[in-house]
Amino acid sequence: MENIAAVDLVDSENYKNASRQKNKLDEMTLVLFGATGDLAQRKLFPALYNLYLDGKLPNAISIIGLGRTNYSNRVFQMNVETSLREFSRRPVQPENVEEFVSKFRYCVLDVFNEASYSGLLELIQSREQEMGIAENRLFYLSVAPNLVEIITANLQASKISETKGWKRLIVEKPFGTDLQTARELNEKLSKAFNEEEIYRIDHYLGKPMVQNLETLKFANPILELLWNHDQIANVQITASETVGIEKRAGYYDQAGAIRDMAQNHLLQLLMMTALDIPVNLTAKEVQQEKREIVEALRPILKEEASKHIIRGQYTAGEVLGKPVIGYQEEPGVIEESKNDTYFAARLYIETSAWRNIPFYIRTGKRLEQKSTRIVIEFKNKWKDNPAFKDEGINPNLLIFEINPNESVSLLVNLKNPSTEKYEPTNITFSVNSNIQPESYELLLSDALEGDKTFFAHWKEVELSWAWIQPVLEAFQEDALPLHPYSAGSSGPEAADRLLEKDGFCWW
Ligand SMILES: NC(=O)C1=CN([C@@H]2O[C@H](COP(=O)(O)OP(=O)(O)OC[C@H]3O[C@@H](n4cnc5c(N)ncnc54)[C@H](OP(=O)(O)O)[C@@H]3O)[C@@H](O)[C@H]2O)C=CC1
Ligand SMILES: O=C1O[C@H](COP(=O)(O)O)[C@@H](O)[C@H](O)[C@H]1O
Repeated sequence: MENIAAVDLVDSENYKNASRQKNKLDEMTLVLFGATGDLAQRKLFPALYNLYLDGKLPNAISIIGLGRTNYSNRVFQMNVETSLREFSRRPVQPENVEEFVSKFRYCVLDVFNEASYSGLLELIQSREQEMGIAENRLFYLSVAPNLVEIITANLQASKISETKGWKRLIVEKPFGTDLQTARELNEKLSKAFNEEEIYRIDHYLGKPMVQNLETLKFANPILELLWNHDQIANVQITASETVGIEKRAGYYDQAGAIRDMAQNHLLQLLMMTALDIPVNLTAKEVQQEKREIVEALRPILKEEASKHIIRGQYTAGEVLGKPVIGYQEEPGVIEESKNDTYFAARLYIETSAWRNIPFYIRTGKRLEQKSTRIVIEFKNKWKDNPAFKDEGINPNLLIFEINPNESVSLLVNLKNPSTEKYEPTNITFSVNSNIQPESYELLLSDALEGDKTFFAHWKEVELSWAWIQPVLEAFQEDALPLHPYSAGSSGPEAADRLLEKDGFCWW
């Protein structure tokens, strides 16, 4: 396929929908649990720095990092600076990095030690006084999910979460491990924070192209006209990865692709693709529209899961020219593990707009390429027309490349003047990803402003778990085949057959 046009689509500023109200940036304290961890080093500190460079951090912000590791403030600040040098998308600027890291303080705290929270409260208050900032407190829990409950309970018991200003809580995924544990967790969080105050982060919602889906539909009435079952044949959502499980066997061997990617990221992408654009683009209305989509998912019966779901596991192979071991050989994976490293599903949304249009989702580790994309396949009225039988007319496709490249393409059929044959041709608008803010930048910025549009509401999370629960049970009971696929392939052949039965193929 050939690109006949490639232009910069929009700059980062235009990604935010013009009609969404920006809230004022209040002075605040950001309390970061897990400040010595991987996510903080690789994503959160660089995101904060880039927001600072863009003037999107409040002038008066006190950032307090927490962990059990014994750091002084100075060593912690140096670690923050090191992480910027390694991971910031923009180079560190010598003239301002000192000022940036001076906003950080560190407090040694074991989250289970209730008594140590009084030291944290003292530090928060002394910085609030020193910097003259009001009691607005944002708590970011960048820690393993099993610590979330104890932290919120202790924040409440120590009165740290009793503020005269506002309080907000950012919680990382995964939110629970199934429907029941997610409900239990939510109930516990609700004792200290109300729904308005809880920001459930899903970093796929922070990807610029995902945020742009809403804008694309809203700002292009032509697309809105095409966005329904009269015109669309199917929708395909792919999140394929070349990486394996890295050093995360302990977590991944329990979670599998179904919990790690499908329940959250893929279903969120499905909601963002299928939602009706609300009249007002407020967070509340966007979340309501998303909820209506996930609520309308046709339930899958456990007994029928094998008709709609494919699970797979990688065997040894070659990825991007390098030999790699199979899942069973990965350090930390239990013997004869039946864990899924590949997940594909066919879903239906029982609304008037989407009735009987299949949505196919798939994700997997150790596949041939890294690509997150959404493909809308339009109905091909020439498909069964005998006059065009041998002409090879492809269906029109609208393709949103989300990661690592960002582009929107429309696949159209053109006649090659030399061969007189129809050729599929891509009209592509690509975005220069290097100048885009990263997901965590966009999401942190929203949380600082109190904008919840791109965070998951509890109902979305609960309904996603509810849809997936029978499938989890079918997996647990080993009621579905586990298809092996070679590392470096496009996944199990069974996933191709899932679409072939419906007369389609993966794009
Ligand atoms: N890393 C990533 O790319 C991504 C991570 N996430 C999620 O983010 C969260 C954090 O992940 P990640 O940073 O990778 O995890 P790490 O294991 O790298 O870090 C865990 C952090 O928790 C702290 N911690 C652990 N136990 C305690 C305790 N008892 N008291 C106080 N602090 C404690 C550790 O500090 P110390 O050892 O100093 O006590 C460390 O700072 C997880 O929920 C993960 O699922 C989500 C998406 C991507
Ligand atoms: O949340 C997760 O996402 C990553 C993939 O994220 P991406 O931004 O690189 O597409 C995945 O590797 C990881 O297993 C999962 O926990």
